[in-house]
Amino acid sequence: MSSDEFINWLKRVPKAELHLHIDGSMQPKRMLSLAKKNGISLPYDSLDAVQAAYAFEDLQSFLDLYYLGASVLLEEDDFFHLMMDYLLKCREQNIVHAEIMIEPQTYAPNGVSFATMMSGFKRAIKQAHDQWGQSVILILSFLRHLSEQDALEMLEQATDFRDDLMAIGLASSELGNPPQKFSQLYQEAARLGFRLSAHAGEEGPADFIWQALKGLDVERIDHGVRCVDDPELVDFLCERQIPLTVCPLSNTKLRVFETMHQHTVLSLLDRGLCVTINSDDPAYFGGYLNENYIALHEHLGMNQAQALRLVENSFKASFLSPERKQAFIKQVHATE
Ligand code: HPA
Ligand SMILES: [Zn+2]
Repeated sequence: MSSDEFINWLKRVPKAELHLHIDGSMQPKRMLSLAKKNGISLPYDSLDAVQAAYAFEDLQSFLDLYYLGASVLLEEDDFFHLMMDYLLKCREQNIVHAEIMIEPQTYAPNGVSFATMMSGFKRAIKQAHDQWGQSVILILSFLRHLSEQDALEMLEQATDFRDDLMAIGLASSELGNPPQKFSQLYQEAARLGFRLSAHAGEEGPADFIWQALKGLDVERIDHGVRCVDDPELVDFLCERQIPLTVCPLSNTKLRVFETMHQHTVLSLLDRGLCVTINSDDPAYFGGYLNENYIALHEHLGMNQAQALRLVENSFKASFLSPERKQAFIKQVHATE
């Protein structure tokens, strides 16, 4: 198979995306038009000015602009459009199943209620499901730079939407905010029947991955790439087949790895870990899911056997039922 044929197959094959922050999918054009509509002033006067600002040094320098961008979201219709823009991208890129992180603590200080946000998101998800069968799971993601008490209050508000939210996650500034800060939150969420995931080992140390696994009892780790610093942890992740949702373009944009050439995701895959490929915040990091796969082919020489395992892992590592996972994996093999 030529490189062009391989890339065409990558684009065509049905895939799942498991690590996507909905606010990180807001394209500059949408952000500027919502800012204008809602009378929010942003320090950008053009699309070029937005693009010029997206040169990040680390996670925090990105998060500052990410929260600024999300401040334009106020009305139900804004949340509908944000979700619909991403779901249309899913259709275009053959992302047949998406597990999407939503972060209500970002909007609450602007007076946006949980119900307003959910109503817009749910309307888009229903439309995409009815029109082309899009499969979506929502993950309630908490902001770790805020207090555990703030998170517990948000979890309480989520009980009205318990059936719409499958899992919880933990995002934002990792350094200085270890997983153990949220042990009560995770205990409470487990009691309520949520599946558990958390960002760990993106900028933070391997020990944060241990804390998330042992202290919070999570079943899936977002990022997790710093596991390579602890061989015992790598063995543990491999033996238990604990999924890592890795985000290559995010990692190079935020300088977790200086170049794509240095990225370790294919070594971890070949070592037998259940790693998956994801876009994290595609509007900020220069590519959606397909561009992440293509970057691995172009910079790390990913072959079709490796890509096939990554795509299978994306379903295997999902929060879908075993039957639905199998049905999707069958569709993957039909494209070989
Ligand atoms: O990569 C990330 N890490 C932590 N928090 C985030 N919120 C959006 N993207 C990220
Ligand atoms: Zn993330």
